[in-house]
Amino acid sequence: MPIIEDQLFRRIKKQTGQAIGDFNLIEEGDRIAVGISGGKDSYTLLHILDSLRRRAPIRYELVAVNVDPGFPGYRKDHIEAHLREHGFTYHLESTDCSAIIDAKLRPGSSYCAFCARLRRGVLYTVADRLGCNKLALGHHLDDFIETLLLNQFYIGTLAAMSPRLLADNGRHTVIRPLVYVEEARIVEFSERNAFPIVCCSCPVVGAADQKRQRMKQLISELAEENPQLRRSLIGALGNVQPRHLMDPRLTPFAPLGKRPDMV
Ligand SMILES: Nc1ncnc2c1ncn2[C@@H]1O[C@H](COP(=O)(O)OP(=O)(O)OP(=O)(O)O)[C@@H](O)[C@H]1O
Repeated sequence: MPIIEDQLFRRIKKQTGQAIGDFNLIEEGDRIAVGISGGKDSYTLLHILDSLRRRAPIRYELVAVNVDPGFPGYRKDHIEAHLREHGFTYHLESTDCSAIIDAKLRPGSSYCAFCARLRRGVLYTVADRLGCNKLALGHHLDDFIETLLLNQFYIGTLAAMSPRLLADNGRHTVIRPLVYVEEARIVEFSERNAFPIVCCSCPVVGAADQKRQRMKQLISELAEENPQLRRSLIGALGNVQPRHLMDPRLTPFAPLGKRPDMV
């Protein structure tokens, strides 16, 4: 079934194009690995990037990459059928992440966070092998602002995510082109196009991250009073006023010689 190119599609495409321009996410000659989990966000990302690519003034390539974490029952065949039906170039990577987690997860550590780190490592390796210089992930506006609040409420730091980040290995650039797209629009888009959603089938699936759920709920409640709330929070990430913060690495409070390294 072809993608429905209605107003919702055009809106998501426009917001994605805006982010690509604002943060210089895509450049001439890029070969981009698009991480496809089988979830709504990454299917949306792939279809929108592909549509933008067809009309783009620059040339870039997309390769959909799925990492099979190795949990029994993971329906990667559904993902593959969708990628094939829509004519995407794709690669499916089988892994034994599940066995590694069972063997190495330390008591008290987060199952999902450990799994995500392993998957990210595999994505970098596969991107290298496929000659991709960038890795696109499906994080959207709500992921950014929930992370911003989580970090403030529970970690004590003012940080969220970057739409464009050079990976620690110094080789790959991670891009998040859906930064301006609200999750609710992605849910609608995914349902309207009947994307074949595949769950990771891990042992803790369904045990949602309680703190993130709490942030989601809080944002939804406050957004009822202030419909601009999400836009305001995402805007705040691009409008930092260091003089009105209290990080000594940003503002030289102490006399010279006693100052911490500036960032
Ligand atoms: N198994 C996987 N294979 C390839 N890429 C993945 C995989 N899991 C996650 N990703 C990438 O990392 C992004 C963030 O992953 P996360 O687990 O937070 O998923 P999510 O927010 O539920 O998104 P989605 O709806 O795409 O699953 C995804 O949007 C996708 O681009």
